[in-house]
Parts: sequence; structure tokens; C-alpha cells
Amino acid sequence: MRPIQAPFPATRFRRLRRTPGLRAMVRQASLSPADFIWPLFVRDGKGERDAVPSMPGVERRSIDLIVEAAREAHGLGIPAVCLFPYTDAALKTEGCEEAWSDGNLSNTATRAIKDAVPDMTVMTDVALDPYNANGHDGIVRDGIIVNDESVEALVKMALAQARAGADILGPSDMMDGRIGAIRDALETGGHGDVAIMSYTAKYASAFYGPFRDAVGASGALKGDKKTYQMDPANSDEALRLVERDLREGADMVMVKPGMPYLDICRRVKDSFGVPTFAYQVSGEYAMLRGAFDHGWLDGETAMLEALLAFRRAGCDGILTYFAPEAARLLDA
Ligand SMILES: NCc1[nH]cc(CCC(=O)O)c1CC(=O)O
Repeated sequence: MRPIQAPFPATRFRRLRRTPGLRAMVRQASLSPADFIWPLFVRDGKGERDAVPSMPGVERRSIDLIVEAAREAHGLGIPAVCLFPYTDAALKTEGCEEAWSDGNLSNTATRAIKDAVPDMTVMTDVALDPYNANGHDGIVRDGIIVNDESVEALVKMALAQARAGADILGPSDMMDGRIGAIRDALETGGHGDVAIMSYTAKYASAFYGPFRDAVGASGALKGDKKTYQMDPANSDEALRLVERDLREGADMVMVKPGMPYLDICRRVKDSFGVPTFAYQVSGEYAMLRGAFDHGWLDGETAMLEALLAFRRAGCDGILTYFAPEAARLLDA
């Protein structure tokens, strides 16, 4: 579509920028707390919170405080939280068995939130890294991250999360075939209503560094994740992955990281028109927060501008550590 334009001075773009009212009338993208999913880090204990040094303002919380956070999010109009467990090193094994324990941190937190704040949508992470002695998202055999055996483990993990009451499962592991396998198991296991938001276009990114600190995976990780996460140079491959995941039964797709990959968000939305999300990841948070805290950027405006950009790029929602802060600003 090419709008028809009279030559200057008949056309003056500044006419519609002159007042807040005129600007509001022609504004295309919008941002609201309903667009946010708030990622939360869960730790053990009671009344415990500790800071994540590389993500100032972000904390790991024990389950009682996770419930408080979910209540706060609900009050702010944030529809969903996404849980990531900080697992005790003693529970990490090469077989990753803790991942499908009904009583693991993530599943216990899911039950606690659904009990206390039933309207809060709970999303969980399906990947083995928090439970893996090797720090990888899949099972490692002789130095290789083995695909099909990992998928079997991920299916067990997904079923345990569904039993705990998760509304949305987020497979973030990037193994091939996991969406179809999880979808089949959910259907046959009586969990046909559980949604899947696939981490579809997940890139092998340096921007996940602070997250790995937050979940205690940095020390454990041997090597990198380039044999399963995408090459940051690729774009067409993202579209092939979206098509694959949709055919396997994903309800929503995600692009990750966010801000350096807005071109991918736009291509995905334009090509498929499905619910499309972006993850503004830990490194993006750290980068922006660092600049805010130094006074190098105006935090309030830059935060909302960065989040609005996802909506302009076609995203239906954003996973963001800024969720409660941004929701408060939008409410003000
Ligand atoms: N399955 C791991 C997982 N799930 C979400 C993130 C990153 C989130 C962030 O950086 O905020 C990662 C890190 C990784 O792939 O190493």
C-alpha cells in the first residue's frame, strides 16, 4: 500500500504531530500491561529473596514471595508470569531427573500461584538446563547434545508441568520434534487444554548471560549452545521453524532475543499472522538498566519506547523483566 500524497505545502506532516490529541488520533501501535509476561526466578526457602548481580532490580524469590509477586502482577493488569527455577547444584544430574519431579521448585511454585491467584496465567519453561549437570538444554552423551532422547525427557517434564496446573508450556530447548511430541503427550494425557508457546526462533545469543547467572547455570555450562540454538546470521530459517512448530501444534510462537531481532518478529507476524511474542532477554534488561542507573538514558521513557517497538514490529506480547515497572508507568 502506498498512500497518496499531495506535494508540499499541501502535505505538511507536522500538522498531525502538533498536539497530543492529534498525535493520539493517528498513533498506530499501543502498549498496555496486558501485553506483558513477567519472568520470575524461583528459589527455595521461605521469606527469601536475593539479588541477581548482573540484573539490578531483579531478584530470586522463594515460593511465598513468588506468590506475592504474582498477586502484585495481577493487581497491575499483567496477565501472565513465567517461572524459572534456581536449582540447587546438588539436584543437577546428567539424567536431569529433577526436571520431571512433581515436587520440583517450578511445579511447586505453579501450584502455589494457581491456588492463591487462580486468574494469573502461569507459563513454565521446558528445557533441561536448570537440572542438567552439564548446563545444556538437552541430555549430553559423549559430548553430544542428543536430540531424540532429550525430547523424551522434555515430554516427561512437560507432563509434570501440566499436572501442576501450568496454563502455557514454553519449550525453550530448541530440540527438533519436541513440539509435536509434547502436544501428543498432552492430548493423550488428558491435558488437551494446555497451551504451548514455542520458543521457535531462539538464537544462540550472548544476551542470555545474566539469565544464566540468575538460574545458576553459568558455572555448569560446558561449551556453547550453537548446535541447537539458531545462528544469529539467519532469518529464512526462522520462518521454516515457525511453519514446522505450527504444524506440530504450537499455539503461539516466540522470537528471542527481542530488540536485536525485531526484523524476525516482523517477518514472522507478516508471514503467518499467528500470536507472536518476543522475549526481551536478560542481557537487554541489563544493558538498559545499566544505562538508566548511570543516568545515561532516561529510564522511564526509554523503557516504554523499547517495549512499544515490539508492538510496532508486530508482537502480540513481550516477556520482559520490566513488566511491573512498565505497568506502573503506563498506569500513571
Ligand atoms: N532454556 C534456557 C533459557 N530459557 C530462557 C533463557 C534466557 C532468558 C534470558 O536471557 O532472559 C534461557 C537461556 C539459555 O538458552 O541459555
